[in-house]
Amino acid sequence: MRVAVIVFPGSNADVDMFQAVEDVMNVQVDYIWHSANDLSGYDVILLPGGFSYGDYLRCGAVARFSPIMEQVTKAAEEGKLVMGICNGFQILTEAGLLPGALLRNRSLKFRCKLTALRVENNETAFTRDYQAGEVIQIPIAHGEGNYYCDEETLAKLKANNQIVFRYNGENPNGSLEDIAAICNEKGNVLGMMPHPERAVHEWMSSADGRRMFTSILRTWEERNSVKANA
Ligand SMILES: NC(=O)CC[C@H](N)C(=O)O
Repeated sequence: MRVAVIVFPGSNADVDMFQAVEDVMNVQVDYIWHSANDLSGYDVILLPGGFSYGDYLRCGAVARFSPIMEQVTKAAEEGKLVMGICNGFQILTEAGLLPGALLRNRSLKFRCKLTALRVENNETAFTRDYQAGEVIQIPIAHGEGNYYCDEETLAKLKANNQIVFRYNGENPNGSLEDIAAICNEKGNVLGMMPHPERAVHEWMSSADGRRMFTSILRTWEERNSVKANA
């Protein structure tokens, strides 16, 4: 299994993501610069947090035109697992791979703290190692994490069980219905504002993010053994 961590000009959580993959999944992981145009050798594509292109225009609005995004779209269409964290989530919505948008935090302040999340959907490739309804601790660090979508989109998200995590208790950014993470209809693309890669060891205040990486690994192993046995 090979994992790609996409690096945009201004990414800053790429190293954390790389390290989390190495520590928890123990698989091959490479940094891929945003101007690359081939992801065919990768099984899992991770878009890390940061301030791509200085957050100019809107967070992610410029990065979504990076050459690599055509390959990320192709990978998503092929059913590969694609996960965007924080700025990665913003880029995925800007690219149209996930519905809705991330607006300025309602407080208009950058928020950096540990948040409580409730697991709404533990049947995704990214969350299967959690219990439904479980409350976990994952840190946030963003100024534009206020998830918004129109009513029709929200109804669809609910009908398809695409809301994956909600903030539990305090909503740190004003997001619609406390949404912290969503996936696409097929369930192979996930975006979330909190940073699971910054919660993979007890010394980080929480190790609750580990199970996102173990979930991805288990999903891939199962898919692969199905292929091998076919
Ligand atoms: N940590 C991040 O990825 C930050 C995302 C974005 N730059 C924001 O402030 O909302």
